[in-house]
Amino acid sequence: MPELVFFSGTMDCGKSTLALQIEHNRSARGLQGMIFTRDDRAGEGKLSSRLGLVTDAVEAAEGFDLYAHLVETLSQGGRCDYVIADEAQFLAPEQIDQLARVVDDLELDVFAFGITTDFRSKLFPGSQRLVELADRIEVLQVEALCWCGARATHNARTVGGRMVVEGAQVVVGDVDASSDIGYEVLCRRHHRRRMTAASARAAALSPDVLPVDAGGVRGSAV
Ligand SMILES: Nc1ncnc2c1ncn2[C@@H]1O[C@H](COP(=O)(O)OP(=O)(O)O)[C@@H](O)[C@H]1O
Ligand SMILES: Cc1cn([C@H]2C[C@H](O)[C@@H](COP(=O)(O)O)O2)c(=O)[nH]c1=O
Repeated sequence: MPELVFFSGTMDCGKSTLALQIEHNRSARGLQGMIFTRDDRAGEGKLSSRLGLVTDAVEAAEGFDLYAHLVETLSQGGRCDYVIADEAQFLAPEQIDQLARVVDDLELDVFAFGITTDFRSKLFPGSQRLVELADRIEVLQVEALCWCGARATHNARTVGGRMVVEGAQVVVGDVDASSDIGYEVLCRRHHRRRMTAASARAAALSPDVLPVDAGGVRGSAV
């Protein structure tokens, strides 16, 4: 029975890597996939992983009909055995409905990958629709970690290392510290307290802060 599967997790937990692995394993067995993406960091029409792998993909921009694209491909004699959609949080709810229709009417497996919540811990509309429609939701098993060592469950947007809570929902970016506007994955506790690695470091160095005992950051009051 074909399925719509939503592989979800924070940024940097290996979603695109898994998408590329699924693609590799299936194409190695002679299957032909259709790969969609939207606003990948590597540029238009690319699906990229931080492990360095990248593949071409169809850019599912605003207004693009994923179901119609597949029907047209098939009606022109093209082949498609399964569908991958990366950065699915950026898709509009109606585009997620189109993916569900691909499963139900074209009887193809659809593997969608995306973050569930934005920097304010609010659902992206595309992710909300996936939660509503998916046959299965899989949370990635490789844990991204907060600076404190706990499992990271939330995405923070940072400006100069400080977490911000104002701004557009969509700003393409990365978790490396090289750009002024970036992202950092945090546990809920530190997301709620807006405590990034940089602000925790600054607080630890501040003379206003009482010394932390030998228990380290996990045992501290942050
Ligand atoms: N230099 C590295 N060596 C080993 N693993 C790495 C390296 N850089 C990144 N990774 C792995 O890649 C993961 C990010 O993969 P990616 O598919 O780009 O994530 P996502 O699509 O979820 O944002 C990291 O969580 C880490 O496990
Ligand atoms: C939290 C958050 C993220 N984004 C962007 C940043 C990246 O370009 C992608 C996530 O990609 P990844 O492969 O999962 O790392 O989403 C955004 O636009 N808005 C946000 O709130």
